[in-house]
Amino acid sequence: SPVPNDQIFQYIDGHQKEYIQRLKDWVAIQSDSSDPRKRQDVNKMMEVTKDFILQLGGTVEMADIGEQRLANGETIPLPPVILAEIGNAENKPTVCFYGHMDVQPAKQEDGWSTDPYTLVEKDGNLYGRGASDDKGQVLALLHALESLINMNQDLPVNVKLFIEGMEETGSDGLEMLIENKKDTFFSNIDYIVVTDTPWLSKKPGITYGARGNCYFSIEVQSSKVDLHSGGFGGMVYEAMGDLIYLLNSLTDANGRILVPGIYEAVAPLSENEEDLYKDIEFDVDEQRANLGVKKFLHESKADLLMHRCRYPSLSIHGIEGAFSGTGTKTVIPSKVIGKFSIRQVPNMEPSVVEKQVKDYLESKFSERKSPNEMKITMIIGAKPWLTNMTEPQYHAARRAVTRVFNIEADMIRAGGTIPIAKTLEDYLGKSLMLLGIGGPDDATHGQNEKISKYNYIGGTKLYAAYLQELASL
Ligand SMILES: C[C@H](N)C(=O)N[C@@H](Cc1c[nH]cn1)C(=O)O
Ligand SMILES: [Zn+2]
Ligand SMILES: [Zn+2]
Repeated sequence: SPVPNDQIFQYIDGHQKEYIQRLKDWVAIQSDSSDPRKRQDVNKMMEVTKDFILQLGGTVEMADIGEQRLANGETIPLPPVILAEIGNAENKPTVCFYGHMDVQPAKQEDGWSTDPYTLVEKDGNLYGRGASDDKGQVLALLHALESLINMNQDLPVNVKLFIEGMEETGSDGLEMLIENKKDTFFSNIDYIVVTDTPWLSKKPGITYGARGNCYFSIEVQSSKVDLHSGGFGGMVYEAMGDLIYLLNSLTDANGRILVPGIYEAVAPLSENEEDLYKDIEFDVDEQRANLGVKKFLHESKADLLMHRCRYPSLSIHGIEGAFSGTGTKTVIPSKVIGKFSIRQVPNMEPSVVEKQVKDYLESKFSERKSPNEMKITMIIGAKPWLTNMTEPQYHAARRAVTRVFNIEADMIRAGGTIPIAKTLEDYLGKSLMLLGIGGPDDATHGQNEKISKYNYIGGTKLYAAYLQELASL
């Protein structure tokens, strides 16, 4: 019989200090998957996670997923993936949770108020890289499991944990692992839950869709080495000019993507679909003020939310090789690499997007008649995912939200990407849900990432309640 709410919630409240200390220890490990020099830290993070699962009584396999090919042609080992199990009773359903232990890059000089890898508690928030995305969310789940185990000695459902270290760079190697293990580790799974997504407001959100992401680089090279702009400005076709011209031809001033055909596959708005967005808690003016943005690209709440999650968007992320420091360096960079990505939605296909983007940029470049070398690469091609929010586990999650927060959850779609979501659902043929506990203002991927204690501790209760609700479906 389930442990009563008040007992389990009291247990969780009573262990907050310990939960925060563990998050502090985990944030201190610089598991940035995009920096090959930090691969040992990602590996260490996977080991530490494994140790905690073993402590909970789980069994853990550290699955080898091969090597990563770097842009310079070298290869390095990918971090192992955790495939763990806690309980395997025949009379109980099995839920497989997915999360990741890698983080986006962070340096204090990017504008953080404190060291990104030192968890700092301030005004009810816990600041640090990965505090929300995704160490805090995975830890909330593991602490929920711990609380149930310690109160009851037995979990209400069988639990599998599928935790990787390369999500932030597109989940390299994961599809092959699922294919190889679909008749072993990934068999006998009834539900799949991703613990890696934010809510849209203070109100808990249950997520039934996520955008995909096609991530591109454009490399332009004009000379062997960087040049003095006094000595060579006026003599050479500059790589940076070509690149900026190409990047600027990707969207118009209102964010509309100019790549021909890109909107053709976007699923048309279904009848009454717009109504789904009207009741979601999302204060446009408050968001604008919090972000320090003068004006959004769309006026109404429904339009804004739809452009955030059910229409594609294109963002330019940066330029490698460009002068970006303080001061007035007078240089002509020899080689620059622009990075941009297109968040895509059903029914867009990454391979089609890749061709459309390459054809368009190649034609733009040839119009410019530059003699420079130009190369476009699609580095990540992650698919969008959308599911039926009336699947039984969604009911369990809704009931769990009401139990913990005494409120009805918002049913939402994510603007971000879980690269493996669509693959997991397709291979396993089981219902998938994103039950995240991040806050709307957690600044994931940005400066001063944080999770609020309200979300971290409330989220721990939410996972505990969800596990219990799942058992009673
Ligand atoms: C939503 C999740 N926490 C996340 O941040 N995912 C990344 C995955 C990704 C996509 N392209 C590269 N990485 C994201 O949405 O940016
Ligand atoms: Zn994440
Ligand atoms: Zn992320």
